[in-house]
Amino acid sequence: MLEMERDFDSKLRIQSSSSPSSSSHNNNGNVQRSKSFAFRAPQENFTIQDFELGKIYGVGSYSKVVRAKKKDTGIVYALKIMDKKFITKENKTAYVKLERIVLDQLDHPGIVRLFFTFQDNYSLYMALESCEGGELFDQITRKGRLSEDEARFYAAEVVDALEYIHAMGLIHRDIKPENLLFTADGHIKIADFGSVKPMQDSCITVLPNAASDDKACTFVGTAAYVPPEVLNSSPATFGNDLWALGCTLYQMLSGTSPFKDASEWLIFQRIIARDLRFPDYFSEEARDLIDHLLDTDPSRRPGAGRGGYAVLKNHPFFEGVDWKNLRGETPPKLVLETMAQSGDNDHDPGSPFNPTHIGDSSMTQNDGNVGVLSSAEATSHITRLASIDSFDSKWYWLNTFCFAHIVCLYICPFSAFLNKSDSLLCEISW
Ligand SMILES: Nc1ncnc2c1ncn2[C@@H]1O[C@H](COP(=O)(O)OP(=O)(O)OP(=O)(O)O)[C@@H](O)[C@H]1O
Repeated sequence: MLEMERDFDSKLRIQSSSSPSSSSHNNNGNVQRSKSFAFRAPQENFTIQDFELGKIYGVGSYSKVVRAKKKDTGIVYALKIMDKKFITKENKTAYVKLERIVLDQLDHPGIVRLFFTFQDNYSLYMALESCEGGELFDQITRKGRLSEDEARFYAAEVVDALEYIHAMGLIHRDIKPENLLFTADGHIKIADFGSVKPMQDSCITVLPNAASDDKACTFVGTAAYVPPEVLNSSPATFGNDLWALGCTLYQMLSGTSPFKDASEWLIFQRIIARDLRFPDYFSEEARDLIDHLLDTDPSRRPGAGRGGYAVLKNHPFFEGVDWKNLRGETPPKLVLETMAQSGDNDHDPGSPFNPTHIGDSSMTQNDGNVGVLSSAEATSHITRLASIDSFDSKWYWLNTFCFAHIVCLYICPFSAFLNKSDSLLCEISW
């Protein structure tokens, strides 16, 4: 176990030899930043015992997020817990590091803040701003569908945050209702930067060899929200997020994502064919905006073209939105989770998260499993994982769809994706 820890730490450690703020040119003439710098969110020496653990907020493909109150300060965080062994095995180290370093540099009210990180023998921990209002996905589920006023408010807050993310030269690549979280008072924040891609001219500092898939045909994101050009192996653009925004707005207004179908394969077929049908009750403005956001040409999506975000913000659907004072407005009322909806006690705010799930040496489970929920656990804790819209199987469907794509004679250098794990392991400290 110690050997495993040493190995993992060596992959996370920053290169002490890199000079501050230095930069060099690679073979292509592109600037490769190789700064060593102080993180805004410090690496602390805390342990999991410093926190009082509450309910599980959610389970992702390589993490679980738990409500955690720091015992000495009383401050509540959303603790994103990632199992080192699992991350290493799944070659996700570079993505985890990229999420950490990107979140560290983002500062916007519409983006979940990272406060500090720490680690133990088994797990990495990110202390995130706690979004007590839950996911947009759950609000849509509880309400059936949202009114246009509600959807307009939420979409505007997402547009505002996306404008900032894109201005920073980042593509989020996993915009969807599960990653749009509510503060206790009902404002939206974008979470989960585990699929983020910095563009060449990004003002975000990324260390050499951080997760970069420039050369590979990488499909990241979630099936129902992925744009057609990604399925056709085109490079990622800001338009990816705008397509996902269109899908999310459609889902807010209708209750389901626009290309929903019985399997991921069928979803992909519908996306490629742009098999898009609007319910009768959509207003002309909503229909027009979604229709344009779901343009097959990414550069024609409002927000992506020459006019920039002004085109998107001036769309008639957003008429009346006070873009300068979004966070000062009173948001729509959230529908709270009832005991009946929660389904089990682990979702009850009063019922604490079982600390034996966490991979600290003092908390290892009897069966030796550390840090990662088994599929049975995930199913029982998070029933929404069973539905297609929320079945976040990004790493599963990469394989499924690539196979199908090859059958359809699309060319996909997928092997590059599979082979890149080692070269992705840049060295940053946690
Ligand atoms: N700051 C937060 N406050 C409250 N809940 C959160 C927070 N961050 C994440 N969650 C919950 O935890 C879930 C999983 O988190 P996240 O999406 O970051 O994990 P992941 O492993 O990166 O997942 P994915 O499979 O989407 O990549 C979210 O969908 C959300 O429900």
